[in-house]
Amino acid sequence: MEENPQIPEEQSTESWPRQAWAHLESVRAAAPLIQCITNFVSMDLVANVLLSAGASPAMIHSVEEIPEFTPKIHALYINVGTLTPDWLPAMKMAAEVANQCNKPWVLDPVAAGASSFRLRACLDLLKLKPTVVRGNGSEIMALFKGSVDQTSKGPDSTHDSTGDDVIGAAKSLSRSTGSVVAVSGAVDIVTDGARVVGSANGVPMLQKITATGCSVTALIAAFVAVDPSHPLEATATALSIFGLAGEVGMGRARGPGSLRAELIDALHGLDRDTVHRMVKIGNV
Ligand SMILES: Nc1ncnc2c1ncn2[C@@H]1O[C@H](COP(=O)(O)OP(=O)(O)O)[C@@H](O)[C@H]1O
Ligand SMILES: Cc1ncsc1CCOP(=O)(O)O
Ligand SMILES: [Mg+2]
Repeated sequence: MEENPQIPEEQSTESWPRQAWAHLESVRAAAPLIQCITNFVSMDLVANVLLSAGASPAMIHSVEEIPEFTPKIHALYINVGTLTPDWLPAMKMAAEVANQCNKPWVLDPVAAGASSFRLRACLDLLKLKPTVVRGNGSEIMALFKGSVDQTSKGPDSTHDSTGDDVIGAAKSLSRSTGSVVAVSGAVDIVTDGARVVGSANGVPMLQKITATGCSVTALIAAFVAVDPSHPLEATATALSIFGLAGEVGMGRARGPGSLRAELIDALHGLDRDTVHRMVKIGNV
């Protein structure tokens, strides 16, 4: 893949299903290299989701390797799911190197409101200007409020992504950080502080597979890698394509275990006709 693969400017005005297909095709054609500094629970699913979408994942997180490796990547993915103090310097170093090299980077603030250590770490990472932040409703609310969530259920959400409070928090967080902010849920919300779009693809059983949230954030990184000048569009189409793979996979699954495998197969096999017919993205 060349240094900075870009979707041609004119595609940004195409309809959402066409943009979704263009992004997926670009990922398949370009195989962007995605550096993932992610939690232990998610490493396997994140790598397999990226591979089935056509990207190349690399779980490389040591401070000894980042100065040499991060300049070669096409996007960086940072996820704080199993954070300990020894991981934070690598996350910050990788984000700084990505910024210096003009590479997009994406943050997943897993369970941001669960503890003050985790919240502080996420707020510090936000200062390093991620291109996109994707969390569930509770995670985005915790970042917006900047306070620990006394009712936190850890990585799971207790907030609806489409509540006025959550959409307002996402817009405000986007304006204060300069990052595109995405909130996953029954309808995924994506905002750049001015525009708000929603993706209605997905099935509720995705919540019953650990690391589907982590994986869709990694997919956002792959989509942003091939269209770095349109992070809102790339984020919305990544969320929709992942949800659509869940819908197709659900047709063949018997429960969360088989959905996990069917999701990977469906993402790998998605064709243009299915994407054009079934992508559901619109203004909110
Ligand atoms: N009620 C739902 N209906 C359909 N899809 C959903 C629903 N809730 C979550 N999803 C999808 O599941 C995936 C993971 O989202 P979510 O469970 O919110 O993330 P997290 O694991 O970070 O809490 C996303 O693709 C999202 O669109
Ligand atoms: C269960 C768990 N605990 C710490 S990280 C993690 C995985 C969370 O994955 P997701 O946020 O995608 O559900
Ligand atoms: Mg989850």
